[in-house]
Amino acid sequence: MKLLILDRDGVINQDSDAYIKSLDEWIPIPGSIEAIAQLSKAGWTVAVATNQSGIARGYYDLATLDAMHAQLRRLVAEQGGEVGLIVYCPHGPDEGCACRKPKPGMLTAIATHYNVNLAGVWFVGDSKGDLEAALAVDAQPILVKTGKGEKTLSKGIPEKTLIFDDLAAIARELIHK
Ligand SMILES: O=P(O)(O)OC[C@@H](O)[C@H]1O[C@@H](OP(=O)(O)O)[C@@H](O)[C@@H](O)[C@@H]1O
Ligand SMILES: [Mg+2]
Ligand SMILES: [Zn+2]
Repeated sequence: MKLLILDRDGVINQDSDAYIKSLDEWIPIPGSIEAIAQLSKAGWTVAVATNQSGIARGYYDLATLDAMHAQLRRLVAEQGGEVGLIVYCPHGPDEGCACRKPKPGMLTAIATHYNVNLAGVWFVGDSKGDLEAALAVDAQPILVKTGKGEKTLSKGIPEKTLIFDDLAAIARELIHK
């Protein structure tokens, strides 16, 4: 199966150092909704793996998080596409969970859900932890320059990382490859 896994904040929607705490703050990056819809219509399964420590920090609740993801699904459906499994880590950095990136727990959960091997599967992120999570399960790390991507790039990234301007550029590459 053609599986693409996306980080959320900084890849699908704008990110903020103050966290994305409400539906109003959840603003799609230009071209990202269309990219997901086009990929979906081209036969790709698009899943999401997102750290959401704002839950543990008390900045927003699960109902708000679910509303953001319902909005994502609605916007993509309006373009004729669909979003696959969305997995999130609600834990804080000090809880020692297995799902918070750079740990690969969310990626392995997605692989188990779809019964696929993650080797070479593209995982698109804007932070170093995203790239490290990909490498931990032999997936292909992909960095976008949106969100924290430019900052991540400036600090140095794993050698095998592929770099794209944004999710729209990734869709163009994968659909027309
Ligand atoms: O990029 P994804 O994984 O979708 O989500 C990132 C968010 O959960 C937040 O992650 C936080 O990191 P800490 O969780 O505080 O280390 C900060 O980087 C915030 O700016 C960011 O909004
Ligand atoms: Mg991110
Ligand atoms: Zn977790």
